[in-house]
Amino acid sequence: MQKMLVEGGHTLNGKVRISGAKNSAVALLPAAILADSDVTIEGLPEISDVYTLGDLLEEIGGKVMWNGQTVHIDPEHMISMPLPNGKVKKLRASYYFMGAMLGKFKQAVIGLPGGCHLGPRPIDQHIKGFEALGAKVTNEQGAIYIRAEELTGARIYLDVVSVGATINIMLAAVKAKGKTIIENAAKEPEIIDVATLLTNMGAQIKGVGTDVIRIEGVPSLHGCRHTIIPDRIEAGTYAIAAAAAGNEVVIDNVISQHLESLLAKLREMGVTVEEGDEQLLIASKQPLKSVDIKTLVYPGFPTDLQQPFTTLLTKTVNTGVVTDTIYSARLKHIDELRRMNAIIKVEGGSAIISGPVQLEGARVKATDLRAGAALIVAGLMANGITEITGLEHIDRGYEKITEKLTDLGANVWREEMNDQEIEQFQNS
Ligand SMILES: CC(=O)N[C@H]1[C@@H](OP(=O)(O)OP(=O)(O)OC[C@H]2O[C@@H](n3ccc(=O)[nH]c3=O)[C@H](O)[C@@H]2O)O[C@H](CO)[C@@H](O)[C@@H]1O
Ligand SMILES: C=C(OP(=O)(O)O)C(=O)O
Repeated sequence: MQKMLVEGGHTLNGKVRISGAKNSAVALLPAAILADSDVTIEGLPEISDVYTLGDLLEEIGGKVMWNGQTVHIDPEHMISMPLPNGKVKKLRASYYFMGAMLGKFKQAVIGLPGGCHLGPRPIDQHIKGFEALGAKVTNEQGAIYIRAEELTGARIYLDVVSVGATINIMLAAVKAKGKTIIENAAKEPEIIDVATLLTNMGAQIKGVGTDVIRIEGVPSLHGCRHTIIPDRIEAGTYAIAAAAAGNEVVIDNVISQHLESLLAKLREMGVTVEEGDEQLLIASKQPLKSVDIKTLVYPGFPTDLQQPFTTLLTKTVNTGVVTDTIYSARLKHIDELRRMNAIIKVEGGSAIISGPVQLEGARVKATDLRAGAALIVAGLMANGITEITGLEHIDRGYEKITEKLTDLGANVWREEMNDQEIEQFQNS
């Protein structure tokens, strides 16, 4: 087991290249189940969530061949194998096997998904969608059993705007008989990416990127080649790190329109943001002004950037308020930031961050993926050395983060933990 050490006080400069989007990748891989022939996906991020999903595709009989960031998936021998336990528990996105296997085999048995602990992560809207398409869904001892005689298109209104439910219903509906209309659909770029893959496979989908998606079912889908979009959350994390501890940082391979809500807030704080062709320049000036943020569905401020942004607010003049309306309990990073000297009050679901304070290096624990990112940014800003444990969360979503930060001039490295440290970590 490893820990990450971050020595603060090294100014970030230079260029960082962004990887493929985790939150697209985790849906694109299960979507390949729906094809009758080989699917090739290029530009995948080299992160553990991607490899876990690759293993799950193999468990159901898929042939999965990796070549760096490209994967070839041969679905010919896939079967509707139950996946009640094991790797499905490692990540949230295993729930996309429900929609994809239902769409392909008209049945699926999948354990309840894992993923970051952000408070309750219900899947009632996914189930509502599957049922509307004609499936019977039961929960038996922690596994979801989904079966349909036939899938028939339906009109489905989502009671909450959900990325997961929108994608899962699309996966289940692309081969259903007739027309499916998803109303109050989510509009995230990752949904458009998944719809692009499905369309390249022969699906008929209209309206993605709006809140009404129309799908005309087709009898079969074929293989295709697809290149993933860049990861807006990884790009946003580096933009925040650059604002917090950088001089001039160029973020390469980014679609800046996907980050408008973050970029607007950075500009409001006094950070210089220049948008180029697939690049962003972030130049940080001191002192930064505080701002308030409220996370919202796309194109609002992303919940996945809330935690690292909280860290940035520790260095701004005055008080900033962070409210996560998507996952109100996504606040576990705050106790760890407090260990580093941050002054943060939690009141009525909002975090109130007083600044500016000088963060101090400490031993802290990443409790989830973006909490990990928040602590790394804090380490870059802090005096002395910050030791971060819980790296398995960070490795679920950030490709080569130690190397990328080192290339930008940070002093970041990993070390094996000794037995005493492992015991302390396990008991904490
Ligand atoms: C809208 C939004 O910002 N979604 C984010 C959410 O996606 P994720 O797919 O986890 O969450 P959803 O978009 O599905 O859920 C949005 C909201 O709807 C609720 N909900 C969802 C499904 C359901 O069946 N019932 C229900 O009540 C959730 O509890 C949440 O409050 O976390 C991901 C990982 O951090 C992010 O990448 C997504 O951008
Ligand atoms: C919380 C996240 O991931 P997951 O939903 O896969 O747990 C995230 O990407 O920030």
